[in-house]
Amino acid sequence: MHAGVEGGDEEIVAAVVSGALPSHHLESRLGDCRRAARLRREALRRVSGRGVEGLPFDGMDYQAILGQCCEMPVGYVQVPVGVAGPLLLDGRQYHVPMATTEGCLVASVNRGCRAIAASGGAVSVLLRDAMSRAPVVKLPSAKRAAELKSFVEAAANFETLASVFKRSSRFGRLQGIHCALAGRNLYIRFTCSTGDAMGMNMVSKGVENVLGYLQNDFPDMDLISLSGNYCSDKKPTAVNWIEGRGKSVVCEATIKGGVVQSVLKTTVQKLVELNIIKNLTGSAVAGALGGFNAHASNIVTALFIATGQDPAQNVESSQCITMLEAVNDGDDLHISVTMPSIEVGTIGGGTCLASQASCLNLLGVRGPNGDSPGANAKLLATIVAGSVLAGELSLLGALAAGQLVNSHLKYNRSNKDVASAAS
Ligand SMILES: CC(C)(COP(=O)([O-])OP(=O)([O-])OC[C@H]1O[C@@H](n2cnc3c(N)ncnc32)[C@H](O)[C@@H]1OP(=O)([O-])[O-])[C@@H](O)C(=O)NCCC(=O)NCCSC(=O)C[C@@](C)(O)CC(=O)[O-]
Ligand SMILES: NC(=O)C1=CN([C@@H]2O[C@H](COP(=O)(O)OP(=O)(O)OC[C@H]3O[C@@H](n4cnc5c(N)ncnc54)[C@H](OP(=O)(O)O)[C@@H]3O)[C@@H](O)[C@H]2O)C=CC1
Repeated sequence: MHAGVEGGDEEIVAAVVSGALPSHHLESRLGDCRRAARLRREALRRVSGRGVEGLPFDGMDYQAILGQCCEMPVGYVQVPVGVAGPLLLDGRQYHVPMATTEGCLVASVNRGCRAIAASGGAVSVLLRDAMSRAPVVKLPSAKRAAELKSFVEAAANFETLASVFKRSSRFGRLQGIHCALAGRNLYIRFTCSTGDAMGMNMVSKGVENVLGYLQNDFPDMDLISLSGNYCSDKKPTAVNWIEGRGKSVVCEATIKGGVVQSVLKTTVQKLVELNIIKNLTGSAVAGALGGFNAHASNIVTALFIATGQDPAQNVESSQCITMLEAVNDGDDLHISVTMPSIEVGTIGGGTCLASQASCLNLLGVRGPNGDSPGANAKLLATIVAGSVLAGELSLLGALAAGQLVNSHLKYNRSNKDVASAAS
């Protein structure tokens, strides 16, 4: 018997190991999520012949993840959380939690925050709030597909479709429908506001309602897939880059020339030239799709993991164009990041877990906003953009000053490794 497995558990572990009891039935069979995870872990050890001692077990609420976050849990992975800031954004200060294993990243964003604060702060504007889902349906002919396109895009039909859409949610509200046609296949891109939720479950339910309704007038409509990839979820696409998905945010700051020198160790002119040649021209040469930035995804992903966002949505959420200009007779630097597809929520998904909720709490955006539904998620999106602005400033500064490699050797490689490589 292995440590941690008591007499009564042995029979259950043996049943899982033999295949008599499917591992994914453990929770419903035992009615105790923690015990189920513990026995699954022991069965895994026996079946695989490998230990997972380094994978922590205690400290996770196995009840909370049931039916919400993860199936067949056996533990969790530790990702350190650092805090950058304060980020001075729209007149308020934020301490930004970042979950990362890339040494140097938090230091870099912290430096960017310092440059922003020393220059009076950053300002953000939320341009749009619209999550999308685009099913694909097939019709008997391209002509018939075009008829359906005209029907769903007709202004006269919008109110009816919007009221059908909202039947399944108190917060999901249809904003628009835009179609693309490929032969007799029609891709119907529904966009909607989703309150404080990121909204993928919500929008998908609303779309199902509408498709059911459309079937009355278009019985020859064949639903191929609720997602036809024109949404586009978790893939880099032009449609998100141009139309936006989730929250579209622009964030800007004017960094004083003196701060560029003292905090970023470079000059306004060098930064502007670097941005043109690297972020704009270099990305064009590379054929980038929304990747006209230095490392937006570094900051987006670290914030997403810390605050319980769907990490796979870092793909489109990181689409960003960074613009730099010399202003005030060339003395100061204007920097902006424009991010059309920041997909975040403060309720739903991993936001319910204690550690992630705690990071949301640090930012003052935990859970639903009772007074103004949607306000917490919108604020979180602006904080993501503000943090990206800080990261862009600092990394561009490091590259312009030739600091990148040295700074990473200092913070991103243990001293032991550096010493052994040098010997
Ligand atoms: C490491 C720094 C910040 C040093 O930068 P520095 O200017 O030498 O540091 P400093 O000691 O003069 O301090 C300046 C400020 O930086 C901050 N700072 C300084 N040190 C720390 C620290 N330990 N922890 C927290 N904050 C720190 C802090 O705000 C400090 O101000 P203070 O508070 O002292 O008045 C700088 O060299 C840097 O930003 N390097 C760039 C690192 C970076 O951005 N890495 C990101 C990942 S690179 C990557 O993954 C993407 C890439 C590169 O492949 C993308 C591409 O293709 O471009
Ligand atoms: N289904 C899919 O295709 C995909 C799903 N996902 C996953 O979907 C999950 C997120 O889905 P999402 O729809 O965001 O979340 P949820 O499915 O958790 O829906 C949010 C819930 O919170 C309720 N709610 C209470 N207060 C608010 C408020 N202020 N604002 C908004 N909702 C509120 C909603 O009520 P009400 O019921 O009235 O709406 C709803 O029940 C994540 O786990 C993600 O990984 C990711 C990609 C694709």
